[in-house]
Amino acid sequence: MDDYMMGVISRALKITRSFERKFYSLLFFNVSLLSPYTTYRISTDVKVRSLKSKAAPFYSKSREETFSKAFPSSLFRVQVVLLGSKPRQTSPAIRAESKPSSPTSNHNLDLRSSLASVKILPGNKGEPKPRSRGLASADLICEPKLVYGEAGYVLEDVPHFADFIPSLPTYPNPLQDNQAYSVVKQYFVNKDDTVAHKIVVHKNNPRGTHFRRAGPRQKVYFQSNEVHACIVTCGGLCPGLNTVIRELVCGLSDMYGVTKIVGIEGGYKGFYARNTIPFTPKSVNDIHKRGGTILGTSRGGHDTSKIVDSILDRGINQVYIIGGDGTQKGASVIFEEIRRRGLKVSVVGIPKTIDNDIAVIDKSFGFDTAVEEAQRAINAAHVEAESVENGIGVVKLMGRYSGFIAMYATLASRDVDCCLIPESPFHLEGNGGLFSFIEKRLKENGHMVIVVAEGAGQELIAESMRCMDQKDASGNKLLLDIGLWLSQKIKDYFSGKRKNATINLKYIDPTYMIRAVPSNASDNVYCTLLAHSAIHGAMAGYTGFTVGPVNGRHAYIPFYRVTEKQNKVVITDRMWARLLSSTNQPSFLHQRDIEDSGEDDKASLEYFETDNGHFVGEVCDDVSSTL
Ligand SMILES: Nc1ncnc2c1ncn2[C@@H]1O[C@H](COP(=O)(O)OP(=O)(O)OP(=O)(O)O)[C@@H](O)[C@H]1O
Ligand SMILES: O=P(O)(O)OC[C@H]1O[C@](O)(CO)[C@@H](O)[C@@H]1O
Ligand SMILES: [Mg+2]
Repeated sequence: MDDYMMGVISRALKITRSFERKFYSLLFFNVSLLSPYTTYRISTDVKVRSLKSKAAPFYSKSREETFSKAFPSSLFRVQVVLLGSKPRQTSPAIRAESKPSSPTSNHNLDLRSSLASVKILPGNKGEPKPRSRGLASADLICEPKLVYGEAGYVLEDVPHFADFIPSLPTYPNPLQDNQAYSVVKQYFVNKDDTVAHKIVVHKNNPRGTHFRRAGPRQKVYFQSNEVHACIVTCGGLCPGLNTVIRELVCGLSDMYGVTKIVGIEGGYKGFYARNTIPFTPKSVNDIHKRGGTILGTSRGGHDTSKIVDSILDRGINQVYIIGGDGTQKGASVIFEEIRRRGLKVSVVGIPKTIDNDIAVIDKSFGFDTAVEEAQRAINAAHVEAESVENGIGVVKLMGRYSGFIAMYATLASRDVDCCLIPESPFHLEGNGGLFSFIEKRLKENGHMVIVVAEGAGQELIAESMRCMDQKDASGNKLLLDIGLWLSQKIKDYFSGKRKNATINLKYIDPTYMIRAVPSNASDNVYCTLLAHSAIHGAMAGYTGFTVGPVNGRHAYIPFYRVTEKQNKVVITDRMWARLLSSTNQPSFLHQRDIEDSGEDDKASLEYFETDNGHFVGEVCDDVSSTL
């Protein structure tokens, strides 16, 4: 064995031994070095072999050649066999990187022969630091499946059946014989196509994070008559839910000839507490014209093993889960349990949230419809306010933690004088406060409109009412009604002894009316694309992913990416500045807020920081910063 191989092996040994010494804490640190779908145990004996070989350790020259050809020159990988004579009962299951060149080698969950893929960067420097998500050890199972390329290219890939089920047969994609699709040139996406997470780049920047491009593949892992798909909707309502259901049913049927499709009623708990509803293209034909979800929905009630048992009992092998961040977390644990049981069942998430707070994707379905529908309420508030002396219209819009609906509705309307969102704390009294701004605007215009996102000013209400934190069945914080509270505070201020001014305030709360409408035309088309991307991914054997557009291209995104943080309006960003300049409202910003917002940016950059000070990743998932 030459010096080079000796170096690789000794570094592998060092890493492996460090697991022995300090297993849990080092797993956090080294988790991106580990292979997918492998159960790790503390080892007492270590051998090293090449990725291509399942059998013999690599000590020969020929092994070395295979090994270095398969991967970029800047990155070396070896497999380390951990042989434990007495496996620990409580060791966590962990997965990280895929090994596309030997997909079947890591399905083996037998602890005594499990394989770990260890990436070793030259000198062990420049390894990406794993994102610290403050997760419990059970969450480690969601670690990234990373593939590195030249020039700082990173693919954050999604799981595939081949990662954990060996020798599955594949079939030609039936789309090639489909009358509509067969005429499309290059209809199938290239298997290596990926979508860049950040599209604005600099000359010397590393290429950064990419996701697998969504779309039909030449080979599929299901025969049409073998597919038994189910659809479930969870969390709050959102315009477009029925459209996604319709497009999943019609897409599966029209593109892949699938006939067995059922709906799960009433959210996650419906898996184990309700009967299924059979779907056909005919039965869902008109549902996109209705608001809500024909399946019903719920919060809470996620019982992973009962859900997976039900999937198994019913013979379901494709699970389409439509819902927000909580739902995607639920989908992720369902996927993990399915993978743990070694089942050929795809779990696909379709992101839904009217609040547009799902990370990575450009925008969530129903958001455009909500912004459009909000115009009606803002118009009404404006008409009422300008018809009377000192008229004030207050409109509350949805947005639990993120003020996107309020921000976009304000920018679209131009009748709004002040927009309050959760991301921008505000104060009422004193110089630069809301009350003095209202006074000023009434003096200038004789009327004004205030849009307030439901999650805004929660700390102010809690302070003045000394309320306790209350949660819904899913654990989401129940909000106090900022619209009512603010309206009362404004009335109190103007009727106070000192002011005694007459104002005419009308409060409009259209939140649930907005959420319950059917999706508009552009959301309908968007829902179709989401559903189709989801179907193509499942048919191609991908699983454990969420679909969505990233810079305009649909991609398969690992669950952890959309659940690890929420999209928020960045108040030091250009879009919020546009809003401030259109309303002329006070920014309510202190220097401290600006600095804090910078700190957040730094925190999200940390993972990608490289030795030369360049960043391989993204600053934050801010939809507002796309322009
Ligand atoms: N961490 C989690 N693990 C497993 N299941 C979860 C988790 N968080 C939420 N869920 C489940 O996901 C479902 C929906 O969650 P939630 O009520 O938070 O709505 P959501 O999907 O976030 O949608 P939205 O907030 O947009 O209305 C619930 O059934 C809940 O039990
Ligand atoms: O449907 P519920 O339980 O009333 O919850 C309402 C919440 O759901 C959302 O519509 C989506 O999360 C939020 O905007 C809102 O705060
Ligand atoms: Mg949510």
